Amino acid sequence: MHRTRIKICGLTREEDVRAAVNAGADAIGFVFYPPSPRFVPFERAAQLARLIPPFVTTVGLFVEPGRNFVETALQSVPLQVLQFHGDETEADCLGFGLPYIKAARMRQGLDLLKYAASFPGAQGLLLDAFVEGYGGGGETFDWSLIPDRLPMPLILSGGLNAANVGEAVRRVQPWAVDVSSGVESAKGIKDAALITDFVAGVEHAHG
Ligand SMILES: O=C(O)c1ccccc1NCC(=O)[C@H](O)[C@H](O)COP(=O)(O)O
Repeated sequence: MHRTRIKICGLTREEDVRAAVNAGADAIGFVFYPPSPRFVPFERAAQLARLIPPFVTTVGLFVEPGRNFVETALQSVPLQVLQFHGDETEADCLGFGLPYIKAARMRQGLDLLKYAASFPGAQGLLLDAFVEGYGGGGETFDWSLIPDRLPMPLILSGGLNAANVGEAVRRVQPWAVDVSSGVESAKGIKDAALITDFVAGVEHAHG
C-alpha cells in the first residue's frame, strides 16, 4: 500500500503550522470561508504560509467563492491547490492556474460516481460528512457508501481522529486523509499532541 498522505485543515496559528509540519503533515489547509470559526484573512494566511517548507502543500479552501475572491487570495497567499466545498460546478473550479480538489458531502442517495464524473478536471475527490455549515463538523459518515473504484484519488475526511484513522486507512485505503476537529482543542485551535497522535495513527495503519 502507498503511504497515506495527511492533510491538516483549518490552521489559524503559527504554532499549529509548526506542529503540523514537524509531525509530518503533507498538506496544510487554510479556510477562506468567512462564516467558519477557522476562517483566516488572506494577509494572515500569507504570514502562516511563510512557515511552510518546500514539499508541504499549501491548500486554500473555499465555499462558492466569487472568482474575484479566489483571484485575490492567489495574489496574497502562495497556494498550490484549491479545495472547493460548496455547490460549485467544474467551470467554477477551473481557470485559476492551479489544480483543484472537490469535496463531496456524503449522504444516502448521493451517486458518487456520477458526482465524480461531473468534475473530470479535479485532482482528487475529498469525501466529507454531510454537516450543517459545509465541513469541519467532526462527524464521520458511513464509509460503506464509498464505491470500490473512483476515477480519481480519494481523500477521506469527516470526523477522523487518532483513534479511528487507522481503521479508516485500512478499510478505505484512501490516497490521503484530511482532519480538522480531531486534532483540535477548540475550533481553529490545534493541539500539537493530537496532531502527533493522528500522524502516528496513520503510520501504524501501514504496519
Ligand atoms: O473547517 C471548516 O470550518 C470548514 C468550513 C466550510 C467548509 C469546509 C470546512 N472544512 C473542511 C475540511 O477540510 C475539514 O478538514 C473536513 O471537513 C473534515 O473536518 P473534520 O470532520 O472536522 O475533521
